[in-house]
Amino acid sequence: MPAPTQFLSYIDSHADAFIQRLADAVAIPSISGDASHRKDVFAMADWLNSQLTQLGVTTQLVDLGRHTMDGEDLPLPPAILGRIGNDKEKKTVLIYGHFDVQPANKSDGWDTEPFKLMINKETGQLIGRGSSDDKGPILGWLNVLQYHHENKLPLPVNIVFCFEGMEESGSEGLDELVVRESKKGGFFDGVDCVCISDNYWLNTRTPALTYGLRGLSYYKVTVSGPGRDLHSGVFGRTVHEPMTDLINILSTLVSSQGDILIKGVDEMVPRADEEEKAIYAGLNYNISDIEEAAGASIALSDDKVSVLMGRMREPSLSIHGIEGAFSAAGAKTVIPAKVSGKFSIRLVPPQTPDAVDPLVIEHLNNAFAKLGSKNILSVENLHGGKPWMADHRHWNFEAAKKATKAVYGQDPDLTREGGSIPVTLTFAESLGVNVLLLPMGRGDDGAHSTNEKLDRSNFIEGSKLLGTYLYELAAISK
Ligand SMILES: C[C@H](N)C(=O)N[C@@H](Cc1c[nH]cn1)C(=O)O
Ligand SMILES: [Zn+2]
Ligand SMILES: [Zn+2]
Repeated sequence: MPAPTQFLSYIDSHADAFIQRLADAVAIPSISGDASHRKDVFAMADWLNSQLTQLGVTTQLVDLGRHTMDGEDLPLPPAILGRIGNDKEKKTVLIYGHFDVQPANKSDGWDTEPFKLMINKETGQLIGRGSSDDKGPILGWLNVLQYHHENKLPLPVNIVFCFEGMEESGSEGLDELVVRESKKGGFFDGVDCVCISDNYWLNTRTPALTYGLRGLSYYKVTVSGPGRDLHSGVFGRTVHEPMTDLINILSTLVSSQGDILIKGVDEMVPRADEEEKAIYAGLNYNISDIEEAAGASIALSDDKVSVLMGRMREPSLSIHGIEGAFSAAGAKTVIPAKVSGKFSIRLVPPQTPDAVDPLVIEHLNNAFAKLGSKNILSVENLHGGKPWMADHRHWNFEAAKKATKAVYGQDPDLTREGGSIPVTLTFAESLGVNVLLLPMGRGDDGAHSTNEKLDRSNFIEGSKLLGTYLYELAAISK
């Protein structure tokens, strides 16, 4: 059942209003990882809830309790559960998305204010934090709802929504909710399949369907010693310096070629055979795709298969930052008293945080012991999630393939995503149904980076894709 042509033309003719709604969403700086913005994540939940109810969705805000972040006790933002349609003859799809975003400051190197959507009329880019990750895709679903609501038309399937405001900070509290509501009589009982639009095409040309995500284990390693920050002229070469110890430890984690140096971590993953390598070789991808998205010619290899495997089916270790270090302008001659290095490992099957964490902790303790330092080391695991893989031959994927062909006139790439969406595996396991990732944005959108953007055409055609997928879902046999 193709989507009605009126739906497609409605999306085109309302494009400017949809972009204005995206600007309204981007203007709320719903940064989950920054305690000072917690009220904005709540404001974003209210904004989204009000949009959903105006479009005919029955919603409830679920209190997820409290948590501690950076030593501060904070209320968790609510999850929004919604339902539209309850026709026993129709399939029921669960749609997940997140309304929180990564931090962003103009001073990070943005060309424009990150929370003011910049519409570049020449390039068609909609630039702003969350435009691609994940406010644009969430609003894509709202655009689909709006057509049906305004025209008093029933949706082709029943929809259950689950939106959260903590995805960028480990999805705290959500797993318990999903497990509880997936039980008989729960809010998600009766769901036939799940669709998540929260990742990106591999390149800038080819739409994609995604059947895998890497997991994540995020660590904070702290070295402390002096009772306060010290003058390097007075104390240099007289005391053990926390920053020196930390840099030494961090330098033992990963090679410049990307190999993880923690014994047993890379070794857990089986090598790809020739058949698997052929899948990567067949993808529409060039080294220039990653180099253009990264903004420099810095790929780890000239071999496309090796680069794709690095992103999709191998673990990676990235060092993200150092808290407590001197980082301002100028040349302060300080010895910081306490510094915390932050790094994470992206995990692939069969790795799990439970299997990898002990290896990481042992490695850090050994590396620190070798320094012979009198400082103190402590290690925390901030959050984690398991990797996920789905069967891409399932009817849920078939419906999305048909929708992609109808909207974009081409077959989608079948990809595994390098990023993580921790709740994906929880949906798959607790509901026992297929989960599809249906990305809206392109590989060069710069999610988590400066100048994050969503191309206007991806927002508009992507909204058509989400709606068309629902029609194909209704038509396909289970
Ligand atoms: C792929 C998704 N859009 C995303 O960006 N996920 C984040 C999840 C996360 C976990 N800790 C912090 N953020 C990611 O992959 O980094
Ligand atoms: Zn993200
Ligand atoms: Zn996201």
